[in-house]
Amino acid sequence: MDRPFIFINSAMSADGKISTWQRKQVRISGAIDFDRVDRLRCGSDAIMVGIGTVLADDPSLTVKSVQRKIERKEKGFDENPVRVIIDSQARTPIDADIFKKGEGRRIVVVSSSAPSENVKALRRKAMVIIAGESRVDLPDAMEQLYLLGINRLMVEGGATLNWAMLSSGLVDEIYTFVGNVIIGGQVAPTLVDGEGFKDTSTLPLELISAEKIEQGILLKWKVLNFQ
Ligand SMILES: NC(=O)C1=CN([C@@H]2O[C@H](COP(=O)(O)OP(=O)(O)OC[C@H]3O[C@@H](n4cnc5c(N)ncnc54)[C@H](OP(=O)(O)O)[C@@H]3O)[C@@H](O)[C@H]2O)C=CC1
Ligand SMILES: Nc1nc(O)c(N)c(N[C@@H]2O[C@H](COP(=O)(O)O)[C@@H](O)[C@H]2O)n1
Repeated sequence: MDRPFIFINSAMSADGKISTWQRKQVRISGAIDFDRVDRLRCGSDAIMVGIGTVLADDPSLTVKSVQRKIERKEKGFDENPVRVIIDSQARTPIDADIFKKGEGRRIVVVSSSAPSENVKALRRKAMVIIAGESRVDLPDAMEQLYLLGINRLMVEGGATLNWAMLSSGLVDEIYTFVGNVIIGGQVAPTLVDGEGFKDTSTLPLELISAEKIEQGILLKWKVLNFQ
């Protein structure tokens, strides 16, 4: 199957949480890491999140640096990479910041069971593509994104989408900034949630690098997907 190069980027607390038990966004990293994330966004063809993240955080997923936006324009790209939402039932609010902020294309990936009135409303804001019957079929979605010209895809969470992508063998690398805070909470989302692997199965990783940034550490991992 042809698909883009796919990496996850996430900020997590020292105890592995990516937000609070109420799914409220918290500041985990500082200015230097936010700038690193901005550089990653700028260098990607698309940035993808799950509907859970849209509903919890209402992110814009835009490139923030004016200079980087100019550089993208000079290369003939939109200021922002394509913004992609994985949303089986087309629940994305039509006034979401992803639609309101910044120029560039938006794609909502829905399943064929998404209510048609929701899909119709979203088509006024974004390109809507269909993959899967009751839930978005991620391998199919990745192939469709590739055919639309997306070669480098950045996944910005959340926990459920990270699991689904990793457990489907769709992730090449993971970048985690581990910040100097504890969030705690049994139900607070972690880097990877979902149902977890069966028995003692695990997904092996290879460490690419570990770099201290301010009071945290940036870990880069290669995912050793099973062939
Ligand atoms: N610190 C950080 O770097 C980041 C933190 N976050 C945090 O993560 C949390 C959100 O994570 P979470 O609630 O897990 O939501 P996600 O963003 O992971 O979205 C999950 C949803 O995606 C939809 N989906 C569609 N197809 C699939 C599929 N094949 N497999 C799995 N899911 C699918 C499902 O909804 P449906 O069935 O309706 O389609 C599912 O509930 C927030 O609290 C946010 O603050 C988010 C991003 C970055
Ligand atoms: N890298 C990083 N560090 C933190 O400390 C964070 N809290 C996050 N959060 C995620 O970034 C998204 C916001 O994007 P926009 O600023 O709206 O473009 C959002 O989804 C957060 O969960 N990331």
